[in-house]
Amino acid sequence: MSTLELLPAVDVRDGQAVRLVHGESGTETSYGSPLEAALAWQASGAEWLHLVDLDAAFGTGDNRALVAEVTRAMDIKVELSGGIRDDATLAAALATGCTRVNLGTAALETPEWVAKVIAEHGDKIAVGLDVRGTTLRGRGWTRDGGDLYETLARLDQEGCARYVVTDIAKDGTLQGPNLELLKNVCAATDRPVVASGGVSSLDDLRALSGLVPLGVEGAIVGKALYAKAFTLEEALEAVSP
Ligand SMILES: O=C(O)c1ccccc1NCC(=O)[C@H](O)[C@H](O)COP(=O)(O)O
Repeated sequence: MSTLELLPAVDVRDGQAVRLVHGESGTETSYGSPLEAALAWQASGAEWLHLVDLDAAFGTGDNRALVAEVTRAMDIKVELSGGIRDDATLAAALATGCTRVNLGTAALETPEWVAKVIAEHGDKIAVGLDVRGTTLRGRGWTRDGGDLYETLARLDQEGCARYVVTDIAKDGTLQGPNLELLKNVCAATDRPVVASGGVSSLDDLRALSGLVPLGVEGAIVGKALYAKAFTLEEALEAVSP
């Protein structure tokens, strides 16, 4: 059986590594230097880094230079997210040498552009499906953006390689991932799914590992690592077969 990939998260706001609750601006807890956090996850054995420019996602500026610096400093694979919505921001993100980018708002607001870049860049493009219930949210998760399953069917048809699925109600809360949502998404698509939001314990990671045969390929872990609920080494051990 394949091993669940773990993607420790570094979410950047105003130059700092932070975690939010439900992705809401103003709920930040700060954890210091994004580069130090990323290097620490790499030193602990991470194979992936999930790196988010929250200011770009919220439209409150950006941390592009810092995000590029962090990405370039990594020897491991990097998934870049936040505010990648047009040719210029996509080109800048890909120029960092990241392994793939995660598009959110653009998939809801400019579907023709997203279809074009999926055709051009293949599996360098993932789409973030950030939901409350089954309603997608864009613009830093602040605006409704349509039905999850209708959008998923459209993106599947357009050849989207992978989805990053976040239950916003769980994100940053340490309440455990939404396993039902993940199972439902896996039943609706044959593309790999990266689970995001709510991981609180090694048991949560073991439960997500149990969904690998259904199509869950990886899990993003943020708050639990910063809150020291477990170490990354323990997490990697917990998901190894
Ligand atoms: O990814 C985004 O674009 C984004 C936009 C607005 C708010 C939050 C956003 N991402 C948050 C994350 O990707 C988290 O790092 C991830 O869901 C980890 O969650 P948790 O383990 O619950 O801390």
